[in-house]
Amino acid sequence: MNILISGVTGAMGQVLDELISDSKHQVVAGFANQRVENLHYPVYTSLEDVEEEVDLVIDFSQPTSLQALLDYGKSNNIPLVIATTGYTDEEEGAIREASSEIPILFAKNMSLGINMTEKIVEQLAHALPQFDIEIIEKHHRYKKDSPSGTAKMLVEAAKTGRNDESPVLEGRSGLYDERLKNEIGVMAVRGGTIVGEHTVLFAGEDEVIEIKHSAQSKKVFANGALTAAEFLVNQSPGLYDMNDVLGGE
Ligand SMILES: NC(=O)C1=CN([C@@H]2O[C@H](COP(=O)(O)OP(=O)(O)OC[C@H]3O[C@@H](n4cnc5c(N)ncnc54)[C@H](OP(=O)(O)O)[C@@H]3O)[C@@H](O)[C@H]2O)C=CC1
Ligand SMILES: O=C(O)C1=N[C@H](C(=O)O)C[C@H](O)C1
Repeated sequence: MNILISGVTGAMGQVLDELISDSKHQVVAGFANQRVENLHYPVYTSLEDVEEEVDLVIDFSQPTSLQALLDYGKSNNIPLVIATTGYTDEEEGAIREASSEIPILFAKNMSLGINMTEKIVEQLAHALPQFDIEIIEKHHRYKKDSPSGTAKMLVEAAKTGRNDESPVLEGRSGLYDERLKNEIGVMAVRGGTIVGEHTVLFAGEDEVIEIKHSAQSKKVFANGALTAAEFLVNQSPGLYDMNDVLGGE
């Protein structure tokens, strides 16, 4: 497969580049904000200039690249694996809309373990309606969006389990009344080189359950993205996620 990496000069782009170079696939072009000359393929600052034959795009960039990415995918009929986080509801709507024309796999966390964590959180939220749910996410000092895409995904899993529109409180400071019964609190921590940690706390009367996923290297996300690409390249237009790749519901 001929792959274009969007966000190729970033931390994830470079881990992915290394993984693909050890695979049966190849990176034929990159997309970034700034042009660089030290890679063995061209890095474009506009996708309109891409000349290479591209089978699929894997995107680890920033939300500001979204429109260019969707336009490129739609005009050239190229599937997109989108791993970027921090989109607004409107931007997520644009992804959904574009998926009526091309195959798009959009996943806020490409790891296998988080996929299972999501299912467990949904089940616990359903089974323990009287427990308070709090989510704590920790990431490296360079992360721009908060809370993380994964934390938002885990909130959705908890809401599905509770079958209600639980109010979400991001951060907690100052004078504030008691927590609402069905509130879901989300706290973000940033520092050092923490790859990505998500803890979901179920706090009941005199007992606490903690479900924790800890990514130990960025390779876990790159691996997931490449597996997702191998799945997506043969699909019809539509919106897919890691559940489709891993054969879950
Ligand atoms: N779904 C998942 O499993 C995971 C998702 N992520 C997400 O992936 C994204 C990237 O993470 P990370 O690699 O750490 O970030 P970095 O900041 O290290 O890299 C961002 C990359 O995107 C490029 N970029 C930024 N804006 C644009 C734009 N408008 N057009 C084209 N290229 C652009 C940057 O180029 P330049 O350097 O020239 O500015 C750079 O190459 C984040 O949203 C992060 O949350 C990360 C890990 C796992
Ligand atoms: O920016 C990161 O690094 C990560 N971002 C994703 C997120 O926002 O959830 C996935 C992972 O936690 C790493």
